Amino acid sequence: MIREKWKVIGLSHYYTVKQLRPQRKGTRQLLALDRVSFSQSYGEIVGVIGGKGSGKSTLGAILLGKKPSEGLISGNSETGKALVLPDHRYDERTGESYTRQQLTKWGIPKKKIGETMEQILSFSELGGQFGVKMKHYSLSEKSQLAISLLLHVAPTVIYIDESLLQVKEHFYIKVFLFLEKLKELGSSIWIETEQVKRIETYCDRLIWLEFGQLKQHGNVTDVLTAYYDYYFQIKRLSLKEQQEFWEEGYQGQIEETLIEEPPETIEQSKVVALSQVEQEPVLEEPIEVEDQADTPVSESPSRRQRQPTKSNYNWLISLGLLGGLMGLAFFVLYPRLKATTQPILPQTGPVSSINSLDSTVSATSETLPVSLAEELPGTYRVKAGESLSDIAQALGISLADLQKWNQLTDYQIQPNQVLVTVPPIETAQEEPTIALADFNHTVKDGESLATIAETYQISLADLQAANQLTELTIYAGSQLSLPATAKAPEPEPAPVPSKEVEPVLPSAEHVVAAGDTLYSIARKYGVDVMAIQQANHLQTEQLSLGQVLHLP
Ligand SMILES: Nc1ncnc2c1ncn2[C@@H]1O[C@H](COP(=O)(O)OP(=O)(O)OP(=O)(O)O)[C@@H](O)[C@H]1O
Repeated sequence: MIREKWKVIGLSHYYTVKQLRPQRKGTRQLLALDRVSFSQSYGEIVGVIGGKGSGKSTLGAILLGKKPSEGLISGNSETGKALVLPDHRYDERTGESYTRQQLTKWGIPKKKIGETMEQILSFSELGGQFGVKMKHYSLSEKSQLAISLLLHVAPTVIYIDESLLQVKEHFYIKVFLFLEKLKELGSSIWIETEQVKRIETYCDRLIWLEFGQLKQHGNVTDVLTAYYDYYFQIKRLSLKEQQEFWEEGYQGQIEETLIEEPPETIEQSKVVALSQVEQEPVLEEPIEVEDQADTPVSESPSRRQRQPTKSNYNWLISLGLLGGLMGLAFFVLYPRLKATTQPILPQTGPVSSINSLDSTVSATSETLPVSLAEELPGTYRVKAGESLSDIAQALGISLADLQKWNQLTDYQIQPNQVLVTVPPIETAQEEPTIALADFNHTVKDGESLATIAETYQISLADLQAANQLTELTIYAGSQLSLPATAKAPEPEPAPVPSKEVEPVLPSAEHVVAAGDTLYSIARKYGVDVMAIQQANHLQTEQLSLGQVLHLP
């Protein structure tokens, strides 16, 4: 069975920002996310990286259920939760009372609250501080409480922002060991940071945003190589050029609509809808936008037309071309994705209607957002005066098919309605083949070419040929292409909630090899970092090559 995936297609999100010159009539919108598309397996830790204001938190909020301005998303966000530090409103509450209140609010059954609180207290290491008012808490104590609370309600989606960086190192490692357990149970974990170094070892994948656009999504090494290269290039510019670069990028996210007269235009009604989106509580701080602006609007090109102008930025054009190719790939893949993706309309439908883990819903004529449908192949927007049979005839498809693909029970259609004009793709359940997007495999610890070939029911030689491998050595984390004959792996057994992580390789001792860290060793043997430290009387996390560690 194919592992369930998040499917994010053409996600855009606008914020209406202040018009700093009041004499200007019209709206100013900031494109915080610009047609972001990717797919991502459940049960992985994904690092969300990018510069300030690149759209990380906005993406996080949408993954947890915030309604995007445009685009499609399906994911297991029904019990999604973000790491939120208790703010000053809770100053007079003790950590204990706050914890109880949050657990109740999150629907933890009354009879489980006592036990969960015990676990949270023990994990948070707050000790007697738990009963003290939170106005006396340090930032790291608040963070320890908040993260302990979050982990012990085991949401299916966890979004962690930079607040996690407030905790002490040993606690940080402990959090990731716990996240590994939640991952095993299928939780999707998204961790946002601008400090990539701190999280890279823990992530299965990275998603990199800049100026609201998806720069890259994929395995950690690939994304980091491109990321460091990008920042290295920027650092080589003079300070003035760097400022210009960031400013130009930011201005490219601004879209202004100037209004001469105030007639009721479509653009205006869109603005009303978007400003309603603003009022959702997830990201509520309105920002003041610097208007550099004696520049007329026409000189501030919209993001979609923006091109870097300086020769120093030529390398960006190459990245742009790469982005274009990815966009093309998206349109090729879209018809397949469409069959298992439920779209979200900006104006209608609660976000909680996003697909749950196991539901698959076809895009229908009623639910496909018009803005996206206009751009997508395989759809048709009904014009005034057209009948269903006119359209079927014009498109060369049968009336019955058109009805079936759009789940229409009669021939009634409306102007502007968007019809699906291609047959739905069979879902993974019906036909256990591998989706196009899945024709690669990320090598996990302990896997060999032979076991991978067996998993996908292909020959070792075919797997080697598909990857131009002349030898059998492979490394955990690297990506292998799968030949077209690969079959979907057998369904994984449903995860059984267990209190402890199963040890991977039980052994009494471990000889430190190149690249080993306390964390990686602890993870490998399913033991605690601190337990290893204690068993070996280690004061620090320093290890030396060849050192023999006793395993607790
Ligand atoms: N409620 C809002 N109203 C207006 N603009 C907003 C709002 N929230 C975010 N923005 C803007 O949208 C853009 C993306 O913001 P977002 O917080 O998603 O980015 P980020 O990558 O998480 O940034 P940071 O790392 O600085 O938190 C930024 O330019 C930000 O100023």
